[in-house]
Amino acid sequence: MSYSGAIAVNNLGVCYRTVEALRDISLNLLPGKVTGVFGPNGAGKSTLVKAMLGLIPVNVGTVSYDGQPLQNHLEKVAYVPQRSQIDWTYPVTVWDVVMMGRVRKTGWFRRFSSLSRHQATDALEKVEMIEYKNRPIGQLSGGQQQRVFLARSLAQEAEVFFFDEPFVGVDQKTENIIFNLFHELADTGKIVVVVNHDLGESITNFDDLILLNKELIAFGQRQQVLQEENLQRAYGGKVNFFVDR
Ligand SMILES: Nc1ncnc2c1ncn2[C@@H]1O[C@H](COP(=O)(O)OP(=O)(O)OP(=O)(O)O)[C@@H](O)[C@H]1O
Repeated sequence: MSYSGAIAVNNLGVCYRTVEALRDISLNLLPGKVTGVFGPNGAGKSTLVKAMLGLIPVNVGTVSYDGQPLQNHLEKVAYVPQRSQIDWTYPVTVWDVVMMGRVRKTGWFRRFSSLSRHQATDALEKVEMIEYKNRPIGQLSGGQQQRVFLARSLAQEAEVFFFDEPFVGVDQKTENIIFNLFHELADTGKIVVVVNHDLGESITNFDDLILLNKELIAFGQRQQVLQEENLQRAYGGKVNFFVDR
């Protein structure tokens, strides 16, 4: 079934050479939800996001947005990869990074409009990083860098947001800022998908969860997914998780 403004993943399967990373994943992501992607190391969480965006080839299956291949709508997608995937020595300022989010709207080699500058300023204010706008990105802390990349995704004015492990190395204050922004985005009808690994209390910030271990263990409303049986199937053995009532 396809829903208006939704992402539909159908029977997705991914292999890296001989390693099967994902098998038969089917789910629908609806606007207005903050969805967490959970599972043990190597479960295929990052692979799922990359495959949905067409950054890696899929062996089988489809990913559509509003009934069309998602890859035909990448201008509507903002993606913040894991910190380790970004070259932090690249000599650009905070402002440059955020303005990169406006390139698709403006076009390469065109001057940025006052609207673009306004959007970038607004995004940096939202993440409380405006006073750092002239700093080289490499000279910020891990949490500050995450906030700048979040600002870039906000400046992009996307409909669908993917974040891969945005809370690695961030303090509680930054985590709160980021979760509040995720909910603001969802409240305005965006799709927000966040790869995460922390099964502690912060998990209550997600509306829906995708629980993976190569295959889809469970998907849906948070409390329904956070059942001991599902967690054992995903993580094996005894697993400590926040009891969500
Ligand atoms: N480029 C690659 N080439 C070969 N195998 C890969 C590649 N990327 C990932 N894999 C393998 O695919 C599987 C899924 O990896 P993936 O990074 O998607 O897991 P993950 O759930 O995001 O893990 P983590 O929590 O450790 O970040 C793992 O077995 C991994 O070793």
